[in-house]
Amino acid sequence: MFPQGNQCYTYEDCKATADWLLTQTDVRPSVGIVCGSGLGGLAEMLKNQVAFNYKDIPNFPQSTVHGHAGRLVFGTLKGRSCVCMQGRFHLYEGYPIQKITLPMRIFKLLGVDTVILTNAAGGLNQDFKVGDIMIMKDHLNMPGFAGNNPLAGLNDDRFGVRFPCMSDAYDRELQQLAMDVGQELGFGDFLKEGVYCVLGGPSFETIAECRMLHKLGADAVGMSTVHEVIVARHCGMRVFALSLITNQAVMDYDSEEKANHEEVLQTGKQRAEQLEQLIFTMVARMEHNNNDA
Ligand SMILES: O=P(O)(O)O[C@H]1O[C@H](CO)[C@@H](O)[C@H]1O
Ligand code: HPA
Repeated sequence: MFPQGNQCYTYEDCKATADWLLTQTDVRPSVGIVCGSGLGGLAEMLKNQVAFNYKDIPNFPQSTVHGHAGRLVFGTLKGRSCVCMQGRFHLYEGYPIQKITLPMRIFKLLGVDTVILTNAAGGLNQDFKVGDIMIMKDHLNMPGFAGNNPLAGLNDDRFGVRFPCMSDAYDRELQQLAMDVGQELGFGDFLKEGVYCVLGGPSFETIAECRMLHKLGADAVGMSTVHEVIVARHCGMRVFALSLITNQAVMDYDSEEKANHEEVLQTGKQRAEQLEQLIFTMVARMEHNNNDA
């Protein structure tokens, strides 16, 4: 049903997958959550779970990265219906960019109005420490500069406009809510805000690249999230995103540090509980959106 290669999946293709899911569960989610590397425990917060392995969902891609379980979990969080991706897709897995962002359009067609994305990221900002949680206020889309944008190709107006605005990509009210909730929970010491830069990966950055990204205004670097944000905003969903700073990006030729995925997963484990608490409390307090931004 879905064309392969660098083509957009049609509205009808996305609807077929959404409709299949809607026949399998009574949950009608208004909040969609994406778990970053090592942060899949977020999905375990959901009550009354109905879960699907990605391999059983028609046309869904498969997770290939350690720390991304590959399950779509429906359930409720503080009485609010949610759907949670326990594992996301990345460019470096070899999928076309339209395929890694397909779940955002399926979220939209399931009725989701607010998307919460999480990721593991390397800290470029010298004031950040490993274990800090960074509220994303903006992004730098490096693959996009090279023409690799998930919205490239024919535009279907049923999803959104040809030229969507991105200066308001990250919902300011939700950022404020996160700050307020974080302060209340006593997370003030490790709750930060900043700009996330996406690269293609899978190789980690060189020292020169980290220095350049920092000079360009990035506070954290990773290999995900931004493509999903673009597609989610295109179809009018409200977006909130968090980076867990799992490692310090290496900026100094004298440093003995080496970025590695094991450290990323380890830091995820250590901070998982607070991250879950933050999101759990935010969801409980969120106002509904009209799924029509
Ligand atoms: O962005 P998430 O999915 O959290 O994963 C991050 O962790 C992996 C590197 O350790 C990369 O995939 C990077 O993007
Ligand atoms: O240092 C990093 N660079 C890119 N992606 C990452 N994901 C976690 N840490 C990093």
